Amino acid sequence: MCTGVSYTTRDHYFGRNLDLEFSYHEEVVVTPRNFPFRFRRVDPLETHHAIIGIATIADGFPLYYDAVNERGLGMAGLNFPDNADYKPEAPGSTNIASFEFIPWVLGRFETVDEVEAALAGVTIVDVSFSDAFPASPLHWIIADRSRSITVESVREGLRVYDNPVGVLTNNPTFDIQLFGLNNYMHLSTYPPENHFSPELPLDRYSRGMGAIGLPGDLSSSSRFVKAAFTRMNSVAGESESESISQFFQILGSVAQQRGCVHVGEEGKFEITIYSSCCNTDTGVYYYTTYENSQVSGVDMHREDLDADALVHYPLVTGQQINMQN
Ligand SMILES: C[C@H](CCC(=O)NCCS(=O)(=O)O)[C@H]1CC[C@H]2[C@@H]3[C@H](O)C[C@@H]4C[C@H](O)CC[C@]4(C)[C@H]3C[C@H](O)[C@]12C
Repeated sequence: MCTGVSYTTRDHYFGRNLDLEFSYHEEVVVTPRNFPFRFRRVDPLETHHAIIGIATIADGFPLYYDAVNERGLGMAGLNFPDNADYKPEAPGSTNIASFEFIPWVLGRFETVDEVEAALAGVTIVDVSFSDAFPASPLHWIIADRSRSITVESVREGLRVYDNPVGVLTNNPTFDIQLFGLNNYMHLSTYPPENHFSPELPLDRYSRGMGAIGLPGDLSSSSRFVKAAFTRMNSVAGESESESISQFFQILGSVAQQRGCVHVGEEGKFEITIYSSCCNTDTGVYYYTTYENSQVSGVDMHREDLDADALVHYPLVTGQQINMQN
């Protein structure tokens, strides 16, 4: 399972938890403007916006999991098993493979409005990158500082939803996830009133009781509610430190601890492999990993963004402990 979040303080921040039981050797990858994106079914993008994010590089191509471009647009792919339905090539349509979707969007567009308009002519086609990397069943959150959308290629076609909570997890489809929030409208950050019975002397014996009923399990629908509640009620200062701390706290509210989610095979568990938070205004990509709670960062603007070769940084994964004596 995974969770993606978009959040704006003074700057706009975009990131995700990547929850999985193994790694595909992902790295922080900067794609400069003149790296040629060669697509399978549409014309190449020889020059485009520069991009930073986490990707697996395969045969020289950045297979992005989540990324941000130099214009402040962010996009992440999250698992969407059994619902994602990629199509045969459609004549007259812009036919994009799922693994090309992030570079195609972030390479070309600056705002969610622009992306939304362009999606009317797009088909996500059922093409694998290679035998080693078959097409993954994904759906996507795309966000700028003022709005987010969710894009799902399902049996009925390409669905684009306004995403007013700025959160995406996994199944079920996004319309059902949003509808599910109706069940939680009574949750509050304030202490509860006794509506149960005036005849009972009920006691507010603890802080936080207004949100009793907020799901705490790690299923995707529960994480959606938990992350949406945390994100919608989140209060953060405007500084970079306060903003990224708050962002990682939001993601931490739905992180997965080793041992809590069996994946079927004995002894294998899903964990939050990394959490990311990219300042889309400055192009700095921050992340933590399961065993490294120290925030690491890569600044895209410290690279030559007019170059034509990928730049990649392996994730810093070991715990960094600041001994004080
Ligand atoms: C599985 C990842 C999403 C995390 C998630 O939701 N996990 C839950 C798994 S489960 O439901 O509980 O089984 C997704 C996010 C990005 C995906 C990767 C990116 O799309 C980049 C390439 C794309 C290639 O087509 C497949 C390999 C791949 C390297 C993908 C592997 C995998 O599907 C990733 C890593």
